[in-house]
Amino acid sequence: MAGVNGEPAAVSADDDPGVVVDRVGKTYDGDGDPVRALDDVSFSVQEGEFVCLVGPSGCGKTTLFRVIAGLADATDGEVRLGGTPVTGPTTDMGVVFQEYHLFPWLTVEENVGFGLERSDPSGGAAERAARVDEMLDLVGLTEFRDSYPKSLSGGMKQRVAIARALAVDPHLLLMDEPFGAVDAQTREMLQRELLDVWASTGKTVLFVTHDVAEAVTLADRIVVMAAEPGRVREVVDVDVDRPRERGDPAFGEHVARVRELIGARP
Ligand SMILES: Nc1ncnc2c1ncn2[C@@H]1O[C@H](COP(=O)(O)OP(=O)(O)OP(=O)(O)O)[C@@H](O)[C@H]1O
Repeated sequence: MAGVNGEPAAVSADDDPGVVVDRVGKTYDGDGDPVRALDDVSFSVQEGEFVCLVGPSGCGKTTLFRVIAGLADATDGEVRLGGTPVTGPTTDMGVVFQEYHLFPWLTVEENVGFGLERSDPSGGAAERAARVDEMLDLVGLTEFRDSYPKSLSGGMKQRVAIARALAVDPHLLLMDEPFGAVDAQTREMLQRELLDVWASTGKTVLFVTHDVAEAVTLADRIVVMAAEPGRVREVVDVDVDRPRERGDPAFGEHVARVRELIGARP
């Protein structure tokens, strides 16, 4: 299969405006023995690229996600977004979690607009309203703008979360198992919708999943991690034309390759 890199991408201080994960390590104190959750993790996501991160349980996906999002400190190395080191949560990153994290007391419209006021308090109300309208249209929720989260399906809640993350026009959309809590049919629909959103906005996306078929459906490249300690095993180019069909032999070959990498011994 063509296009598979044997080594993690080399990174340097002059990388492009996307995301650079540069020799990131993380050691937890643990209950006695320290736990090396991440070791020398390096890869980059080019601007406008869609990269998925997969790996076996315990390989450090959640830890790496938290470091990239600025929610946890790395023990070694750093993450740069647009050339600037990430030192804490930033509005330059739109973060979407598996649990929707919507505010139950706010309507769909208010949830989507929530970050706008905080990121640009001086911006005009009319501008903010127009941006919310645009985002609701993007995710197909205009007619549910006055609904509260409790009356929405899981798929709709996740669309609200995506619209909210994109509303502030972040550099990066960072997603942690965002479709893990919905049924298989809704999941495939959300995958298609996310690809449409990605195509129309040109956003850089880093998407963590443990579902290999999902990664092959979505990604330009897949960063495959190995465990103990968490590290990059290989970066796989997904050279399959979009829209991708699961029945396509090339799709199956990529799924098999990534599964083999995840299952392989160190
Ligand atoms: N707060 C913590 N204290 C000590 N060890 C931790 C802590 N959080 C995670 N670890 C350990 O770090 C390693 C990586 O954990 P992490 O949750 O990041 O992996 P993961 O790939 O997200 O796992 P999963 O897919 O099962 O959710 C594991 O060995 C885990 O036990």
